Amino acid sequence: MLLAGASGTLEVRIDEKRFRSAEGGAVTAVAGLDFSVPAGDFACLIGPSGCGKSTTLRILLGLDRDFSGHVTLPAAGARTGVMFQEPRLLPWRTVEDNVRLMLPPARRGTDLGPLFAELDLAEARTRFPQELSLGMERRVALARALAVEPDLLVLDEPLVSLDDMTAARLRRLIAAAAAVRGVTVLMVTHNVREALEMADRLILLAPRPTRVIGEERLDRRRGDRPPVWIDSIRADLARRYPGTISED
Ligand SMILES: Nc1ncnc2c1ncn2[C@@H]1O[C@H](COP(=O)(O)OP(=O)(O)OP(=O)(O)O)[C@@H](O)[C@H]1O
Repeated sequence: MLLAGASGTLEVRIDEKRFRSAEGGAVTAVAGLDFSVPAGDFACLIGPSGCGKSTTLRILLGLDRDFSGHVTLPAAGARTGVMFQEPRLLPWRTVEDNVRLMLPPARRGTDLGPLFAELDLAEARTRFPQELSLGMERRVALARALAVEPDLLVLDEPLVSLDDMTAARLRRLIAAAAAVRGVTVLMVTHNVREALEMADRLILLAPRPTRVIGEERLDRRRGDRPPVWIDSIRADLARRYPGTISED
């Protein structure tokens, strides 16, 4: 069940989510998962491969309603911007059209200039997706997610497969865009260092069937988190959550 909250907090409670396996049996992907993200917080969901992260995102996005539990979105009529791992741009549309198509008809004429400038896409507006590098495609996907002026931004592994420099640039753009808008963010990542650089809170997940095994609030200011701090927190988390965070 998807509810609209008044508190501004995203609340996710998935009592159980099962899939039918190829052999006809049942696979329980999620069991007793419960977390909330206060308004304006940047939260990262971290869990081992195959534990149920994408399943959880699909449920909270309303793409899968076959589960027991409930999801309360941050507000009545909350707008959600989504960025998947695959940019999923329409190849026959320009960059600008790909972004504009996300807008409700009444807002289709909005000036998108400031958004393209913010994400360093001004030059790319008239290009087609096949002319873009993967880093640019991801920036267009981010523009599309931000164009709806979301109350909630959901990011599924947005930095995976990018080279270090491109990932670092996109990381900064995402963090800055989230901060300036004060939007609530839920990001799935495998990369604990990335999460430690960007997030206000980490939500640690168990292997399948997944549930929350710990939450960590990161009080150190974003932008003032040197590598040595990130490495020490990461090592501490690996000790405390061995099935979820590896040592290296
Ligand atoms: N449509 C489906 N039918 C059957 N089983 C499924 C289906 N979708 C997911 N599963 C199973 O549910 C479990 C959780 O999958 P999910 O994709 O949510 O994991 P994940 O944590 O996002 O994985 P990864 O980190 O590899 O992206 C897996 O064991 C997967 O095989």
